Amino acid sequence: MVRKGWNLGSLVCRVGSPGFYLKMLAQESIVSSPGKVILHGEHAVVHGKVALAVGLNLRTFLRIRCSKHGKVLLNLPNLGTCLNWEVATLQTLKTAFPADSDGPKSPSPEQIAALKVFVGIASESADTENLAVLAFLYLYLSIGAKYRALPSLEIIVWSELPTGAGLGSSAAYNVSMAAALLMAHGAVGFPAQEEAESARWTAEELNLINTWAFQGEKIIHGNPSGVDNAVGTWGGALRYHAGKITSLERVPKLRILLTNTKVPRSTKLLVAGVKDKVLKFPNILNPVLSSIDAISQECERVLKEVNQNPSADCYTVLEELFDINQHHLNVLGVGHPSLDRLCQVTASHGLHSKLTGAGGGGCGITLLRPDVDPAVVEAAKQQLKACGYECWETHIGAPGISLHVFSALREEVQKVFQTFEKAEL
Ligand SMILES: Nc1ncnc2c1ncn2[C@@H]1O[C@H](COP(=O)(O)OP(=O)(O)O)[C@@H](O)[C@H]1O
Ligand SMILES: C[C@@](O)(CCOP(=O)(O)O)CC(=O)O
Ligand SMILES: [Mg+2]
Repeated sequence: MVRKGWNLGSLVCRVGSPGFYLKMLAQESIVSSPGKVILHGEHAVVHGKVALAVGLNLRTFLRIRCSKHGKVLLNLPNLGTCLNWEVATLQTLKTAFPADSDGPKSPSPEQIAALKVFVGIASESADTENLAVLAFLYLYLSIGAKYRALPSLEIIVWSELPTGAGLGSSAAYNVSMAAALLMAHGAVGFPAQEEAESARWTAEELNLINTWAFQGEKIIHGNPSGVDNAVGTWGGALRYHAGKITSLERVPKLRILLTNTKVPRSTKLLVAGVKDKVLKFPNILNPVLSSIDAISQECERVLKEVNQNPSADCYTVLEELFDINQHHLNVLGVGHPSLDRLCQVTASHGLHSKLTGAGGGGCGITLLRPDVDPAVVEAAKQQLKACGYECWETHIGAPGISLHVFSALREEVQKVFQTFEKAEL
């Protein structure tokens, strides 16, 4: 049964035998997906090594409305972009996106080229903001080809996450988009529960959402490992290894100081740079990747120990692993003077940090022991802020993709959607 408070976008109730659907299109749906923090394994995970990643309590919210005006509206306030297309014009891309009953497929170079021409992006453009529009069109047209319909929709995406800072904003964007589009087609259900303020999908549906989101990540990252969209879908704390996702059980409530150096960078270019380096110096860099793999595994072991038998020694090991991995990431060429400064500042207060995500700027994480003196954390924060950085404390493990009741959203999020209520078509 669906509670009165739910705003329904595409309500699909499975009734009786499989395949029998009662489909009701009503007003709107709001979904959200978390950002992520990679504790260890960034970049190495692209090369088949283990990564440990956790959901972050900063989220991307997406509102989808099915409409009747025959247009598709995409409003991306974080980028200052608002676009709309006639569905009839989007139909002209059908040659690149023919009806196809198979599951999600990797974007082909021809499809990407067709989308770039359609949007008017120079083929060599490195502007990552445009990639959000390409990823949307790719998902809209591919999911449309699979379910044989191009619906008229209004979509707004707004995020609490800084974009391009290593916290997985691209994955939160792609996961929310995949979930919303699949819901609009009735390919995943509308999991509203009576009396609940938010709801989640079944494991099978989450798999489908994750697989489509991964295709969107391919547009934005070039060659993603899949770890970010896995966290955006499942949330919590995950071990990710060559596509295999395992939930980390009973992870301790680690306290982390997140610092954004605000130095912009592109995940796509950084990932490509590491690949080039590994190809150029395989005997030198493969051992580094293997060492990062060993760090992730050791971290996983110590996290279990912290949970069962917490000791000061465990935290010392976790700190040492941060230090070693930060050096490795510098060797891979994804460091940045802003990140060196972050590590130096925190070290001067006895704290240990590493970059998180693709590096090259963006964010770093600093481990906070449970018994850390609050005055020490405050002093470190002040000094980081004096460098022009932004920092905030967080703890790890946020829920994955969720469906929300509008009235239960934080006031700030409600206001964002209300501001864009009457977006111009
Ligand atoms: N809220 C958002 N609205 C629109 N596009 C977004 C949003 N969040 C992320 N993106 C897309 O993801 C890109 C950033 O992805 P990426 O370089 O992988 O960094 P990260 O995932 O670490 O934030 C942006 O340039 C944009 O294309
Ligand atoms: C560098 C990498 O390991 C993580 C990138 O994360 P982000 O986009 O910087 O948040 C790439 C990947 O896993 O696809
Ligand atoms: Mg990303």
